[in-house]
Amino acid sequence: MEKALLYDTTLRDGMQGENIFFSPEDKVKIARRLDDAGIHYIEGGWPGSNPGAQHFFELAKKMEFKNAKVTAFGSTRRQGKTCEQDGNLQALINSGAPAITIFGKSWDLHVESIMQNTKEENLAMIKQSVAYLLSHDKEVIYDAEHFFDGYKANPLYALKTLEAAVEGGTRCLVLCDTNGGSMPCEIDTITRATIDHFKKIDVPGLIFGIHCHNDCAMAVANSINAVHAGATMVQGTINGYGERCGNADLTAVIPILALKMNRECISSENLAKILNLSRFISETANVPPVNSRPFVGKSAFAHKGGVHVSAIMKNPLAYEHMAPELVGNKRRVIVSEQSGKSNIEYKAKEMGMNMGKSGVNGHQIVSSIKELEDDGFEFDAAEASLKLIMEKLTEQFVPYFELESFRVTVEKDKERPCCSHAMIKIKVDKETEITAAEGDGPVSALDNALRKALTKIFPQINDMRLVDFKVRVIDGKDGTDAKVRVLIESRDENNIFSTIGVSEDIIEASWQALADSFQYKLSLDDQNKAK
Ligand SMILES: CC(=O)SCCNC(=O)CCNC(=O)[C@H](O)C(C)(C)COP(=O)(O)OP(=O)(O)OC[C@H]1O[C@@H](n2cnc3c(N)ncnc32)[C@H](O)[C@@H]1OP(=O)(O)O
Ligand SMILES: CC(=O)C(=O)O
Repeated sequence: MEKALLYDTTLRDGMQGENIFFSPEDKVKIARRLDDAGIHYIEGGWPGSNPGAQHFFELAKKMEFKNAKVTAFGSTRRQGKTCEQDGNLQALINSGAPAITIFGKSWDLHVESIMQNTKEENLAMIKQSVAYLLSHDKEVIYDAEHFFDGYKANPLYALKTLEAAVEGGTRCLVLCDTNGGSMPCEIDTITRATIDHFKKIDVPGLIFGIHCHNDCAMAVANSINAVHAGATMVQGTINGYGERCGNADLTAVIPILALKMNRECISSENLAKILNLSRFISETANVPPVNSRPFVGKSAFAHKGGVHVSAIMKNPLAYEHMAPELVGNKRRVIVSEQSGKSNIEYKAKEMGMNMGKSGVNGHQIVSSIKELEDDGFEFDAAEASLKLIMEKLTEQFVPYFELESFRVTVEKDKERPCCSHAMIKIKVDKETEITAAEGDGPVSALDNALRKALTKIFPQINDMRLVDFKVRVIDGKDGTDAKVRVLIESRDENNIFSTIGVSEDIIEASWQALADSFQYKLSLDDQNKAK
C-alpha cells in the first residue's frame, strides 16, 4: 500500500479565509484534535506575521503530540538581506517548531513584477533560506508558490526554483496551485513532468506534495490528481477554509485517499473521527456547518426521494457510494412531498413507532403529509412535529395538555420598549390551569405562560429551552393570503428537536410550533422512562 502524508494548514491558510479567526487557545484545542485524528503535519501559523501566531508556538512547545509534527510557516529571506538579518527566518527558528515550511517564488511574473527581483537572486534566496533552516536542525518543507502557473509560463525557470530548493537540502517539494486556476488534467501533466525531471537527477529520498486552492471548485480533484500522478503529501484545511474560495478540503481528501485510492494515511478508527473534527472546527470558527459537504455534511447520506428510500431499504449500496459510519456519519431518511410509503415505513421504524391498529397505511400517511406540505409545512426541517403528525394519523397520539384559549398583548409607548404579556388556559387531565406571564416578545410570553402552567405537573419541562426561532413568509396560493412558517428548535440535556407551525397569523403559527415542542418533550421523556 502506498503512503500519503496528511498536512493540515487550517491554523495558517485556513485563517486566511474571510471571517475565520482562531485565538492561540483555540489553536491549541484544534491542534490536539488534529493530532488525535492522526494528521501527520499541523501548520500552526506564520510566526513572523503576528503575535497570536507566536503565542501559539509558545504554547505548542509545552504540548506533546502523539502523531503530528508542528510546522511553522514563512517565506524565503527577503531580497538584499542575509538569512541572519531576516526577521522572518529568525522567528521561524525561534518558534521551536521541529518542521518549517517556507514558500518561494516559482513564477517569473512574481519574481520580476511583484518582488521586482532578478531571477538569479530569487534562486539564491530559495537555496540559502532552505540551507540556513536545515543548519538549525529543522525539517524543511518547500512550498513552491504558483508552481503550476509558473510552469505554464516558463517551465525551465519553474523547475530551476525547485532545483534551488533541493540544492539547499530539502527533500520535500510541494507544488502549489496558489491561484486555484488549474484544471485537473494540467495538474496531472505538470506533476508527472516535474517528478520525471527529478527522477533523471536522482535525488535520494525526494518526495512531492500538493497544495491546491479552490477558485475553480477543483481543489480536491486537483489534489487527488496530483497524488495519482505521484505526489505523497497533501496539504489542505478542515472544511476547506482558506484564502478566497479556500483550500482543498481535508474532510473530503482524507476519506478519498483512504477509501477510494487505498493509500496508507489514517487508521479506520481515526477516519471515523472526521465528522466530529469537522463539526468541532466549524463550531470553534463560529461558522455554520455546510449540510451538503461531501462525507461529513448532515445531508451527505440523507435520502429524500421515495424511489431512493425504497431502494436503500433493500440495499443501501443502491444510493450510497460508501457506508456513512466509516467517516462517523449516519444515514438519514427525510419525509416530505417527495416521499413514498417507504419513507414513512423507514421513519416509523427509526422513531420506534408501530403503524398502529388504525388501519392507516404508509400510502395514506404519505398523502396526508403531501397535503400538509402543499399548505406550507416542511417536515424535513421539523422531525419532532413529523412524529406527532404520524401519531395523530395512526390514532396513537396521547395529548399531555389541551389548549382552551390564550390571549397575547403587546404594549409600546414612546417612553418604554415593547412589553408582551400572555394569558393561557389549558386543560391537563380534566383540570384547568390558567396562568399569565411576561416575555421579551409575544412568543416568549406565550412560552413562559405555557411553561408556568405545565411545570407544576411536569417539572421536567424545566430541562427544555427554546434555542432558535425562524419565521419565513410563504407565498399564498390560489389567491389566498400569504402564510408564515415558524420553525422552533428546542433543546434539553440530551436532545435537540425541531417543530413547525403554519398559519396566516404569526402568533398562531408560533403557538403550533411551541405546543408541539412541549408535547414532543413530554412524550420523549415517557418513552425514555419506559425503556
Ligand atoms: C500564498 C500564500 O498564501 S503565502 C502566505 C500569505 N499570508 C500572509 O500574507 C499572511 C501573513 N502576512 C503578514 O503578516 C505580512 O504580509 C508580513 C508580516 C509577512 C509582511 O508584511 P510587510 O513586511 O508589511 O510586507 P507586505 O505584506 O506589504 O508585502 C509582502 C512583502 O513580502 C515579499 N515577499 C512575498 N513573497 C516572498 C517570498 N517568498 N520571499 C521573500 N519575500 C517575499 C513581497 O515582495 C513584499 O515585499 P516588499 O515589502 O519589499 O514589497
Ligand atoms: C503556500 C500557499 O499557501 C500557496 O501557495 O497557496
